[in-house]
Amino acid sequence: MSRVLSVEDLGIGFRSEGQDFTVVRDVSFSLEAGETLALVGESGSGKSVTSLGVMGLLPPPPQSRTTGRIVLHSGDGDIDLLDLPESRMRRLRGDRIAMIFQEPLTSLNPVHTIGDQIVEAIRSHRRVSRAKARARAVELLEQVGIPDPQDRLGTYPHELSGGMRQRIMIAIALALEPDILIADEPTTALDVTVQAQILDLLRRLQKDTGMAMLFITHDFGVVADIADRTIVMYAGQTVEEGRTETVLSDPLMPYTIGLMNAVPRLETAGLKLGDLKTIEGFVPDPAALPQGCSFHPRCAFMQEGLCDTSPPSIEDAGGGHMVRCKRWRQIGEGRET
Ligand SMILES: Nc1ncnc2c1ncn2[C@@H]1O[C@H](COP(=O)(O)OP(=O)(O)OP(=O)(O)O)[C@@H](O)[C@H]1O
Repeated sequence: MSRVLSVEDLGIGFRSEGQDFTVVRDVSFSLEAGETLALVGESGSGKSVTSLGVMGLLPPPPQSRTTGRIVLHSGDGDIDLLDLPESRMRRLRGDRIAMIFQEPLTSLNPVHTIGDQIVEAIRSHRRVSRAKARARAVELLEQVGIPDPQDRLGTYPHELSGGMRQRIMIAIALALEPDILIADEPTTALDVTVQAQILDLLRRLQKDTGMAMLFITHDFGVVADIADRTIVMYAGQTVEEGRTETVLSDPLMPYTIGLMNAVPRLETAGLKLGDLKTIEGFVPDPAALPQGCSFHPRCAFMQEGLCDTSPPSIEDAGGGHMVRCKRWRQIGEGRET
C-alpha cells in the first residue's frame, strides 16, 4: 500500500474573547491508500477540528493557529498542506481530498437540482462539457445506488430521504476520484438500517477506487464495521491507537473501555474491569485542562499521586498498539486474571 497522507505533531488552537486555547495537541497519524482510519471520541475531543485542519477549512489566523505538518503524498510529490496558499488548497479540496458530513442538507444547495450540483462539482475542477459532466453524474448516481439516475438528476435535495441525500453527497465527494475521503459522522443522523447500507456502500466504493478514508465517529459499533485502524481521541490528544481488532479486543486506556462499554453489542465479556459501565462527567474545557492525565477526574482506575500529577506520555504496548495511560500494564494484567 502506498502512503497518501502524513500528519505529524498536529496542534490546533483557537482565539476566543482574547484568550488562546489549544484543542488538538501532538496528533500524528498516516493514511495508506485503500485503508480506513477511524478517529473516535466524544463530542469535543477534537475529531472534527483535526479533519478540518487536514481540509484547510479552519478559520484563518489569528482566530485559529495550526502547527506541525500535514503532508499529502501525491503523484506530483509531497505537498505540505499547511504551507499551501488558499488558492492551491482550494484546487486540492474536492479533487485530491473530499469530505462528507453528518447532515447533507447543510452541504447541498436547496435551490439547485442534484444534477446541477454534481455537474458543478465536476466542472469547477475539470474542463469538461456540460453533457460529459451530466453523463458522469448519471454514472456516479448509479455507483452510489440511486435508482433511475437519469430521472433523479432533476430532483431537489428536499425531495429525497436522508439516506438518499447522503448517497448524493458521497457521489459529489467521489466525482473527482479523490485519494482521501474524510467522512465526519456520515451515518449518525440515519436510522440503523440505512446506516448499515451507507457503511456497505462506502466499503464497496473504497474497494473499487482504492481511496483512503478518515472516518470520524463517536460510535464503536461503526468503528468495528468499517475501520482497519483506530485512533481514540480525548481532550485533543491521541489516547489509544492501533489495529481496530487489537483496540477492540484488548483496549488498555480506561477511556476506550468506557466508550466501548457504552455500545451494548460490543460489551466486552471477560474484561473484568470492575464497574466501568458508562463514563461519568464531561470532556474538559480545553482552556482549563486538569493537571496530570486529562482523563483522570473521570477515570475509574485513577491512582492518586500518579495520574493527577504529570501527564502520561504515549507508549507502545506492543506491535504499534499505542496507549496514553500510566496504568495500562495493570489494566492488561487485570484482564488476564
Ligand atoms: N471555530 C472554533 N472556535 C473556537 N473553538 C472551537 C471552534 N471549533 C471547535 N472548537 C472547540 O474545539 C474543541 C474540539 O471540537 P471538535 O468539534 O473537534 O470536537 P469533536 O470531537 O469533533 O466533537 P463533535 O463530534 O461534537 O464535532 C471543542 O472544545 C470546541 O468547542
